[in-house]
This record gives sequence, structure tokens and C-alpha cells, in this order.
Amino acid sequence: MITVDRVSKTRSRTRILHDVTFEARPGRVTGFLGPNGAGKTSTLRILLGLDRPESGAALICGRPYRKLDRPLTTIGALLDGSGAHRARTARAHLRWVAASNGLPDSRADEVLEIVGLTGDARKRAGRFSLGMSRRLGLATALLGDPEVLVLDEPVNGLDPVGIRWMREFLRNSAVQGRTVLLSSHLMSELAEIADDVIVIDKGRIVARGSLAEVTGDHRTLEDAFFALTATEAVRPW
Ligand SMILES: Nc1ncnc2c1ncn2[C@@H]1O[C@H](COP(=O)(O)OP(=O)(O)OP(=O)(O)O)[C@@H](O)[C@H]1O
Repeated sequence: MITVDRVSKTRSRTRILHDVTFEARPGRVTGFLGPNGAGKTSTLRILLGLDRPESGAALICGRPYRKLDRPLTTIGALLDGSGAHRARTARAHLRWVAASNGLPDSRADEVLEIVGLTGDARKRAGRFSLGMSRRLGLATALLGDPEVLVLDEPVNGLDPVGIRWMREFLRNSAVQGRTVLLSSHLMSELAEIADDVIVIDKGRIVARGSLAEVTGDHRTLEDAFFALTATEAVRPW
């Protein structure tokens, strides 16, 4: 369970988050949708303890990130990149992160298998393609078998096979009872995968609810989004 309660943040004298409030529940994929610069990454960074809110609270299973004991066992996060040093092999990276959270070495091979990287365990992270790096990042997030997964733009740059794999993986994670929160500016992608949707625009939550509730009477989530944010769709020539 993720609870974000009236989180505000100012950067360079500009308020970038205004009383951001939402929940992401177990067993559901929650899509965090907004245009470039809306405040998605800033919100996720606060949730993951990488930044502090000015006011309000972002809680994971009832606690702020910094109060979690062995955080990897509660929450796994995928931000940009795999987080691995280029010269380290995939397995060495995973063993190093596992050790830092008191997890056994054997977990490294287990998560490599889950993400389909068993055959690349001895390859250096610097030689991984974008799709492989994304899988390695996900493997790292899964080390502690966490009940919450947070992913920032997880399908960005992936090919159709990678997108489908990621979509199925996230759906299965929710079916297993995990809380899955993913950010995206890709509306059609979110409509494919999300049970619940939170829409953020210019640092404010402008809609939240099930996919059907947020889509409302509009034909698609994209149409609903443009109506909610009153953004002029860029017309083709
Ligand atoms: N370090 C910083 N200093 C000043 N402003 C910042 C900083 N980081 C982010 N911002 C501003 O905060 C706002 C929200 O940025 P954020 O990266 O959270 O958006 P986003 O929704 O994740 O966008 P994108 O889809 O492009 O990743 C933007 O206006 C951005 O310019």
C-alpha cells in the first residue's frame, strides 16, 4: 500500500507539487499519468526517500521510506538505468545489493531467472542493451521479494517484445497481490495495463480513480486526459 498525503515541494522558488494526494492499493496496477514536467518523478523521488517533502507525507505500508527496516524487502524501485556499475557483471551487482540488505547470494540467480537474464549473468552491465538494463534494474528491485513495486516510465525505449514482457510482468505482480505503481506519459500504454489511474498536471492531481472512472464518458483515456488538463492536442500538419 502506498499513501501520498498532501505532499508539497518547491524547487528554485517554484512550487512543483501542490498538496499531492493519492493511494495505490495491493493487487492493483496504478498508473501515474502526466505530461513532461508534471511532477511524476519528483513525487516518486519523495516516496523513495531521495528527496524530502516540504509538507505532507509519502508512506509505504504506513511508514516513510527512511523508517523501513531493510527497505528492499518492502519496496522495489525502478528509476532510470539499472543502477549497476558498468564494469560489474549482472550477478556481481545483484549479490552486492543483496548483501547490503542482508539477503542471501542465492537470491541473485533467482531474480536473474525471473527477468529472463540467466544466460547473461556473467556479462558486464556496461555491455547490456537498454532492454537488458531495464530487466537488470527490475531484478534488483525484486531481490527482497517486496510487496510494493514503484517504476518510473518502465517501458520507455523498450521494443515491442520488451513492452509486452514488462506489461505481463507487472500484471502478474499485481495478481500475486503486490502494489504496483508506475509512472508514464504514454496514455495508450497506461490504458493497456492500469487498473487505477492518477492524473497529475502542473504539480496538482487532477483526477484519480479506476481506469473506467477516469476515462468517464470520453472515448479513450487520452481524450479524458486532454479534457482534464485542457491541453490543446498538437494537431498534425
Ligand atoms: N532540481 C530541480 N530544480 C529545479 N526544478 C526542478 C528540479 N527537478 C525538477 N524540477 C521541475 O519540477 C517539475 C516537475 O519535474 P518532474 O521531473 O517531476 O516531472 P515529470 O512529470 O517526471 O516529467 P517527465 O515526464 O518529463 O519525466 C518540472 O517543472 C521541472 O522543471
